[in-house]
Amino acid sequence: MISGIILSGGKARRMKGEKAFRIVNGKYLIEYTVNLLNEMDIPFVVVFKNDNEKSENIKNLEKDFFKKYRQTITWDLESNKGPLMGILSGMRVLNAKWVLVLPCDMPFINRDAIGNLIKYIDIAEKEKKNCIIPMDENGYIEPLFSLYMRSSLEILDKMLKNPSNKNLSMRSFIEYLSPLYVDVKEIDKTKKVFININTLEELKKINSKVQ
Ligand SMILES: Nc1nc2c(ncn2[C@@H]2O[C@H](COP(=O)(O)OP(=O)(O)OP(=O)(O)O)[C@@H](O)[C@H]2O)c(=O)[nH]1
Ligand SMILES: [Mg+2]
Repeated sequence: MISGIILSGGKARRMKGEKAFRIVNGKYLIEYTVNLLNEMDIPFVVVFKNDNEKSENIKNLEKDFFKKYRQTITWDLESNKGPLMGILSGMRVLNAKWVLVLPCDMPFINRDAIGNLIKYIDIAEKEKKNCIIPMDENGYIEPLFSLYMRSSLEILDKMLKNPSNKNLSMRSFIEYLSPLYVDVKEIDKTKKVFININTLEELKKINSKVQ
């Protein structure tokens, strides 16, 4: 019923490139999410960025990654469109009813947090909601740690096909959906799980903290 999308594209400008394959305590950053989904038996697709702008080194890392994990990998259908294009590209190759969208840069990701999110599926279905989004007390949302019904692909498709639509933010996508918002503390009391790594300084710091 659930499949995952691990978003691994983007420019990673703040990190000077290639976030997914940065090393965090002996593992690639992306492997924290990959290993967890494997452990939880949630099939997933990894969506990397579009090919033509990538170094040979990264292409090889992607190939090695595929060989090691034997999970589906794919690439953004169009480049430089942001995470929505990643989600669209991932949803296209999945057929689960619910899609768990995750980033590649959350090394504190854990089973409890994912389990807590998944628990809301029943409520969402009863209330006819088509996505489940963690939100904090200030209204800050975590749309890249969220569940979406695969049927929202149609809306996404329309949004991305419309050339006059310049706003391709996660928020604008969610405006077209019927979200079930969940308090971030119901997902992780400490909120630590939502820490994501954006800069080389953060990478350095985290290297001494992640076990
Ligand atoms: N497939 C795909 N994933 C993306 C894209 N943009 C961002 N992501 C992913 O979304 C997650 C959060 O992205 P950001 O932290 O904003 O990463 P970023 O945009 O690459 O980094 P900055 O340029 O520093 O903002 C990460 O897992 C990225 O890999 C995209 O265009 N395509
Ligand atoms: Mg970004």
